[in-house]
Amino acid sequence: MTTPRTLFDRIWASHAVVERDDGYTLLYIDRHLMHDGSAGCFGLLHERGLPLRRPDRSFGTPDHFVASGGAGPLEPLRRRALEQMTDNAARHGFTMFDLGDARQGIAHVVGPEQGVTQPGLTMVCGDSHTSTHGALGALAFGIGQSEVAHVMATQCLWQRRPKSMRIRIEGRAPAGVVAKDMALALIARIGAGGATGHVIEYAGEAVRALTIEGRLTLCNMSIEAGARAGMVAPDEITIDYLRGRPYAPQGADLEKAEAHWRALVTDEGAVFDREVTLDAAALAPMVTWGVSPEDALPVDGRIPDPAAAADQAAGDGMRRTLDYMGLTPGEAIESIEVDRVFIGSCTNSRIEDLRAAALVAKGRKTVRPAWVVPGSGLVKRQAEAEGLDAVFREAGFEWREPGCSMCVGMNGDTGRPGERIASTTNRNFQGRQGQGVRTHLVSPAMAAAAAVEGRFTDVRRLLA
Ligand SMILES: CC(C)[C@H](C(=O)O)[C@@H](O)C(=O)O
Ligand code: SF4
Repeated sequence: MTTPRTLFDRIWASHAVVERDDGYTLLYIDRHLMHDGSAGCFGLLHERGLPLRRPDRSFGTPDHFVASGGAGPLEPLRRRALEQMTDNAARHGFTMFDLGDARQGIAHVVGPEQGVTQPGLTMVCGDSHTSTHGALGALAFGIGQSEVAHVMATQCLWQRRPKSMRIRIEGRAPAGVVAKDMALALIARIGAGGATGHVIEYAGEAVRALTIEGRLTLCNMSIEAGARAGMVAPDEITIDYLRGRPYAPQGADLEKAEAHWRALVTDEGAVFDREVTLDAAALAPMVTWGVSPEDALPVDGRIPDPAAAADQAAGDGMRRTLDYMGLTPGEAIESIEVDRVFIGSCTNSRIEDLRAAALVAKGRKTVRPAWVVPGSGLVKRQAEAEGLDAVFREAGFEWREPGCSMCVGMNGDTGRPGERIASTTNRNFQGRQGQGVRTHLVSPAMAAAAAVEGRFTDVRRLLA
């Protein structure tokens, strides 16, 4: 009998070109995604006079530097990065979803949307949130600049084999509890370093019940638990999602691919280095209160007291966090007022995210500045076809252009010092959304609720 294998084992084994004695494996890379930040690595290729090894397996789209307020003037550095990417697409012949093309958007939204992301593939991008693509059963991870250049030149990458971890989310999530809440509750439980060095496979009834969009959110945040990658084994939901997507296999190829995808499972009895189980029924909408994604609480929670911390160092750290965040121990999450709301990012800017936010916004009025930044031009178009833009606009939200925008502010979209932002993004680090800005991570519906109430509000009350 053969040893039971995990989904990860299968993909790793089928892509290993060489295994070295020192623990490194040369992996074949099926897809390389580029954004306007990582495409700068072409410089490293040009220095050596090398061609792009596989333009047909390379895809790019600008996202970090693009203006979200329409065709505003970009300052020279960002403009040059965007122009260079366009030039490199022409010079090397990779597929580029450029500005002005409705397919342009955040790389991690565009890949799945176009069917570039597929089960069983290895995928890399010079971006930490590449873990997102694992939602379709791909092994996808972020890489550094020299690694990007290595992939450009060779279509291969040296990697140490990561450890494996299975996270089962069992039972059914209550109404109003979504993938974002699962991700935050999980990170609160295992810690921001809880999955360091591991590839996570998400399993269990609540994960199976998620749509692809929910799985994308969940896998997106794997990196915030320290994981190398996150993945969900492909199933009928995955196959339905991929059917008809432009870069997915078609016709007879699709039939062959489907048979292959269905075999991408974790065998009964396969052993993981670590297993964690979460009960979905016990979850609530989550809000972060600190400067790490692990600082997350159910919306009915209260700000923790540093005096009750495990030790002196933890207490001191918590005091510094609360000082930065402008919060007091014991304060109820629902009493915290927000200054601004941001709905967007590769975590939560897909059509289902916008629908969930619009459901809350409908017939209400924002009492704070609130932005909606769709993840791609196609998401924007779809939302407009459904009238969601009108719902948002009538409620007072700003309806903006696709890109990373205020998730990281690399395009200049930042909050003001001291501002408190309810944000559907994945990182609440100090200064992430602008110097001195206080970020609270929430789901799209919770963000919309904060926009219309001016404070964190259990969205389940608004939807009741
Ligand atoms: C700019 C980019 C390399 C960075 C990342 O690696 O994730 C960004 O996307 C982020 O989310 O912080
Ligand atoms: S949306 Fe945010 S997290 Fe995602 S790639 Fe852009 S900056 Fe990074």
